[in-house]
Amino acid sequence: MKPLPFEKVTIVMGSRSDWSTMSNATRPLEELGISFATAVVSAHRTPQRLVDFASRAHESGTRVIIAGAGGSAHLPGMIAAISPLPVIAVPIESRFMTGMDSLLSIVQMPRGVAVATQAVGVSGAYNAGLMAAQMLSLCDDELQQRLIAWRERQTEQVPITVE
Ligand SMILES: Nc1c(C(=O)O)ncn1[C@@H]1O[C@H](COP(=O)(O)O)[C@@H](O)[C@H]1O
Repeated sequence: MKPLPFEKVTIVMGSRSDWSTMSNATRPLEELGISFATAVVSAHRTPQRLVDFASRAHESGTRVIIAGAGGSAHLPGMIAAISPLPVIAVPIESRFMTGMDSLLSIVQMPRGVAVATQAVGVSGAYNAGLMAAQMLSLCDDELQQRLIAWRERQTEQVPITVE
């Protein structure tokens, strides 16, 4: 088995089938020059990998975890139950309930275990990457300046006219 990958931001997902959504989390990270790693980790299908990952991440250089899962989406909450790191969650748009099942599974955490849940689907994944960058910028003034410039570019790209 390949070793678990760790980077400043580590993005995990319950299945390879989540990658088409979760790849969007990498876009703001790439644009802002933040290193990230990706892996498939499932609370249901690979429980031991989940425990290994969540218990080692904070000692392995990771500062923020992004976790995407669909359907019965226990992955983000289980990681948050084990790891001291902030966990940003992405509810994957599921086949049968268009992501409502994923959203409710993820968002309704019991008191004492916190998960930062984003919107369902690709925009949620994108914003998860952005949120991770903003968290890292709290202790990195240079990154904060890059974020400010990035936001100004985004604003400039929104045309004022409707045609
Ligand atoms: N929600 C979870 C977990 C988990 O929470 O640990 N592990 C896999 N899955 C989800 O099952 C869905 C279907 O997976 P498959 O496409 O592999 O059948 C995926 O969206 C995955 O996130």
